[in-house]
Amino acid sequence: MSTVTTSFADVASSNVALRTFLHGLPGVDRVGADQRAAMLGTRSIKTTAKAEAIDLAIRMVDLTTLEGADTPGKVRAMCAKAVHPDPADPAVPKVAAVCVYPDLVAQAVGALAGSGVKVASVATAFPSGRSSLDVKVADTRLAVEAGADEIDMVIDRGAFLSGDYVKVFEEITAIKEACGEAHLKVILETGELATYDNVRRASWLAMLAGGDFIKTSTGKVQPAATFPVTMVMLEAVRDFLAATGRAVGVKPAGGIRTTKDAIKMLVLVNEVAGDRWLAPDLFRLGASSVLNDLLMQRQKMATGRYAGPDYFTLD
Ligand SMILES: O=C[C@H](O)COP(=O)(O)O
Repeated sequence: MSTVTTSFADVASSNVALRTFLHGLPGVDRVGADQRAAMLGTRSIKTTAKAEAIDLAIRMVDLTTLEGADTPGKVRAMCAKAVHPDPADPAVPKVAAVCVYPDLVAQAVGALAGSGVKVASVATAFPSGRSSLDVKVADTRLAVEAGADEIDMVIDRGAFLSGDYVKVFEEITAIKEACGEAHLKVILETGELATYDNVRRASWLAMLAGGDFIKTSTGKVQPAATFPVTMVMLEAVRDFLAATGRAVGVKPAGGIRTTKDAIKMLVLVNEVAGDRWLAPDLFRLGASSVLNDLLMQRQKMATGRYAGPDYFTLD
């Protein structure tokens, strides 16, 4: 990207400087992006590659429950599934993480102790992000002190859309500081950002402010993790690495339900960002219910038949 320089020291000094930088990024051709994402989605892969892709997709899942009705029992059951997705087949890999509300982090930490599965927590007045910075920092600390390894924060979309880029930048840096050792995923809520240009700008803003991952959506707003939006974000992390030397992860989340969609995402990752991102430390699939379909397709490939509908526990 010719307009991107390698020095970002002054970019966040004012709204004018941030606006100049973010609006200087190359524009996204909406029709072209939609067509390219659709074209990449039609790529077929060999059967052996499909089996590997299913296991990789399982290892990338952030198994998620973000409901007002969540209970400690539901979180414990989800954690058991995260560690042993198919109790009858120990060859099935563990998922990357579970993702819960801050008040349920302690339950997840207890249930996952020693398993290697990470605990992620949403924070910062999820999903709207409408509260004071003090409340958002406190929300983050609550999750970190309970043992969360990863924090999924939401950006202030109102501030972003009204051009107050410094406010968004400073919130992200404050939450990053509150995270301590925990990794920070920055949720852009792309379904509210209106244009692909805004998705590209918000991606860069989140990365410049120190986000370890950029994440599409809360799962509470439609459209969520579409292929074109994920593609624009993969282009952003690719270009950010080239400009700064820092690799930032990508997490599409919301509406990913099928093995077909999960594999299409992996094709997109490989084609757009490159195989460095084909690993759970740089790519996640945020989903409440894709795991069962991955397990069913995995079993179909291994045995030639589907398990009965009651075979796998509910996601
Ligand atoms: O972060 C993950 C999302 O909240 C999950 O959304 P989903 O229920 O559409 O899979």
